[in-house]
Amino acid sequence: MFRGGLKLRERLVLCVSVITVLFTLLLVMDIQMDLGMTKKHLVPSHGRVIAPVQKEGLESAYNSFRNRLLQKTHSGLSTNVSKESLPSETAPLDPKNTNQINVVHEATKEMDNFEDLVDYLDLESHERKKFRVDLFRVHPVVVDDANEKKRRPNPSISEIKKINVESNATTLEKFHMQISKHELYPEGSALVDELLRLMQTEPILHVAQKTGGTQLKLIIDYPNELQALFKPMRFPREQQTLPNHFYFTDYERHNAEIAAFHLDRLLGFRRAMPVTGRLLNMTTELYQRAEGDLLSTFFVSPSDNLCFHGKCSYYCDTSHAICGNPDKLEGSFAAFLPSGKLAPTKVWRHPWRRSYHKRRKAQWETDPNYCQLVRDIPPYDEHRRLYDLMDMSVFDFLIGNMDRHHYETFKLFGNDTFTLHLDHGRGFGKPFHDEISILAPLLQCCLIRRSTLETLIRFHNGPGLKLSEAMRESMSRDPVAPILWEPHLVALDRRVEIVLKGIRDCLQKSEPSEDSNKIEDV
Ligand SMILES: Nc1ncnc2c1ncn2[C@@H]1O[C@H](COP(=O)(O)OP(=O)(O)OP(=O)(O)O)[C@@H](O)[C@H]1O
Ligand SMILES: [Mn+2]
Repeated sequence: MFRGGLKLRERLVLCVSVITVLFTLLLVMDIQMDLGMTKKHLVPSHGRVIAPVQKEGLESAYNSFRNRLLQKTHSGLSTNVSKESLPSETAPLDPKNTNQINVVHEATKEMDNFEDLVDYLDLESHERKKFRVDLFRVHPVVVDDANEKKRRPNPSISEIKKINVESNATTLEKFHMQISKHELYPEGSALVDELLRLMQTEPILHVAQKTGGTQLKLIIDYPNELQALFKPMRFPREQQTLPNHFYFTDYERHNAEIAAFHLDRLLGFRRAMPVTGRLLNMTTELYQRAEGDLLSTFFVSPSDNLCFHGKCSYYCDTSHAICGNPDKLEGSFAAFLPSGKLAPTKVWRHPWRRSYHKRRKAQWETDPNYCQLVRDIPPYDEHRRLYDLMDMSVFDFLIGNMDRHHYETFKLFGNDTFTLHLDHGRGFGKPFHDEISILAPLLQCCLIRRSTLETLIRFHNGPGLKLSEAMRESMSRDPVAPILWEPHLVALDRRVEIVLKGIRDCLQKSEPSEDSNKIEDV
């Protein structure tokens, strides 16, 4: 009885084991040979869908890119960016719709390495064109600027003006003379470091108010004709844009000017003048160096601190005074642009300018084909200008600057020249809100420079530091570091990802056009 029972149980166990082994074998065979018995649920959700037949050679890179891109087609974020945030696709932007952003944050939790974009950049230009033709896109999304960069002549101000730069020229003079047609300074410029050092340490000889613009700015004179544009600190770093302030009534933040210079340099644009922070002594470095109109606005506050308010159209009154703490004042110092005599600038109205009216909307906010219009108008119809506006849109989106009403270029370089990045005092105001409408130029035109896209991918994927880390490191050398409140640094990384998702979205869609037979070369 006892023995027989045991045997029966052994037999049962043996049977179950054999069945299990057989079933496992069957499963393994199914997965290996793709017999289709297991259906989708056995494929891990993050696993790649590999195309059944892949041609070798040239075609395989193309197929690999296509597969990856198409895999992303139904990603929540991608659809979200295109359907709700892109004016070119459907509804106009709704600044009140914070849902757009929330969904973005939800969907970004899983690490996305943008392998589809990386694959796309690896394609040969004819493969990229083929993909574009398949999608009925007339214009390329990614413009290859590498060859153009190598070929283009890049004369400096001194070359154009035929000025011989003497060895005893001042640092700012030398800097002005080397400004070139395509950038303010070359990568790794020692002159930039020297300018920053001088603005931080040289004695202040004279202080005057700068006219023009809406908020208080001072012109600082140092020895050797060095000049800087000073914006005072008004608030602690953590102060956010007041919810009822329009972008055009928002206070300027001195630290935003400093951070914007570092970001512009890290992104490889080099279109912003060098800016540093510095602590000033209110009495000896401001009050004793001021004259006339500015001097008459100095007063002593009830808590015995020296204050001033200057004269300007916004926030230049006793209730918005700038006071020492107790006698120290922090501010940003931007190296002065060349004089109007040496290199006058031309001021351009930004095509994606906001309405600057409490109720009115700008044309780009309601016209889904606005970019097609801009593309045909000089100077946006040739050379680098439209690409520069795309870079500016990325730059402003990263810093949250909605105040780009105009921009400037140096007249002596003509139209095929870089756009200056000036006036970033209204950036870095809302670290917990990503203002997608700032990306409207990029999302409506579906256009980005290859070099900019590669830089963003590098800051997102590595190798090297994340954008927030690179910014933290770059700004750590500033005398008034830390420059940014941590949530702003977190926002930078989050926004890089949003730009990349926007580009992915662009690569997947066709383009509204009257003449879809005309396909531009990359
Ligand atoms: N580094 C600089 N050196 C010399 N001039 C400068 C510099 N930066 C800006 N400016 C000039 O100063 C003027 C006003 O600067 P900015 O735009 O920063 O002031 P603003 O008060 O913010 O102006 P607005 O309120 O009109 O936006 C601009 O026309 C610009 O040409
Ligand atoms: Mn401004």
